[in-house]
Amino acid sequence: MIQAVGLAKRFGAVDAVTDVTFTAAPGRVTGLVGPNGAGKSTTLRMLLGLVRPDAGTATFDGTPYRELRSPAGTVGAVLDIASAHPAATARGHLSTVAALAGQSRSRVDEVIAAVALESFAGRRVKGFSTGMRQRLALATALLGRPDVLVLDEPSNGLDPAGIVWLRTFLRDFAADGGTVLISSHVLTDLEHSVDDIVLIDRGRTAWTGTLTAFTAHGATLEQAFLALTTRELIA
Ligand SMILES: Nc1ncnc2c1ncn2[C@@H]1O[C@H](COP(=O)(O)OP(=O)(O)OP(=O)(O)O)[C@@H](O)[C@H]1O
Repeated sequence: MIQAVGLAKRFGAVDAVTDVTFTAAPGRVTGLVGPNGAGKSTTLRMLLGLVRPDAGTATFDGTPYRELRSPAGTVGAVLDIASAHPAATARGHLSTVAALAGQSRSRVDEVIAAVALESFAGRRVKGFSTGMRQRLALATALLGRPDVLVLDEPSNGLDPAGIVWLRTFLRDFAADGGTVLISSHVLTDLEHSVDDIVLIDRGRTAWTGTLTAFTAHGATLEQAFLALTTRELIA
């Protein structure tokens, strides 16, 4: 389980995150939603030990990311899809990362198949579309057989078929007992893929609960989002 308690982070004069508390449970897909600039990416970066919180804790089954015995075997994260060398092929990139992490060559083929990247695997990354880069980034995150996936805006650049594919992939990952935390400001993407919602507004957790409870605040996820963020603004 992912647990964030009282997270806060200030960059100079900007309070990026002031008070974020939530859990993301195994077997469920949790959507981290909120308006632009609400603090979603900063929250994910604190979870992954990339940004040091000014206050609060972020843990995976009670352990901070930086103290995990096997980080790649615990958490697969995609925050940035531009990490592969442009001249490398997808298979070459995955083989390099796998070799550095002491993983077998057969695992490279498994993750290529898992993200349906077979037909692009021999092509150089510099010619990849955003959707192909998303799949490669996800494949890289899966190399260590993590139980937890943390993905920042994973449907960015995916075509409709890619979005349906990703949704099915994440649902299957959770059905196998995995924990999935995805951030997005494209609410319609999440409507069919998440079980739970964590709404962040202006650096604070504004609402947490099931998707069903969330949509009770409006006919659609979008209406519920607007109703809840407006209420926060009024308060
Ligand atoms: N390294 C940084 N230095 C200064 N300010 C930052 C930094 N990172 C984030 N911020 C600021 O913190 C606030 C929250 O940003 P963050 O990227 O976490 O929001 P977000 O919810 O992910 O937004 P979006 O949906 O637009 O991606 C914003 O005002 C942003 O400008």
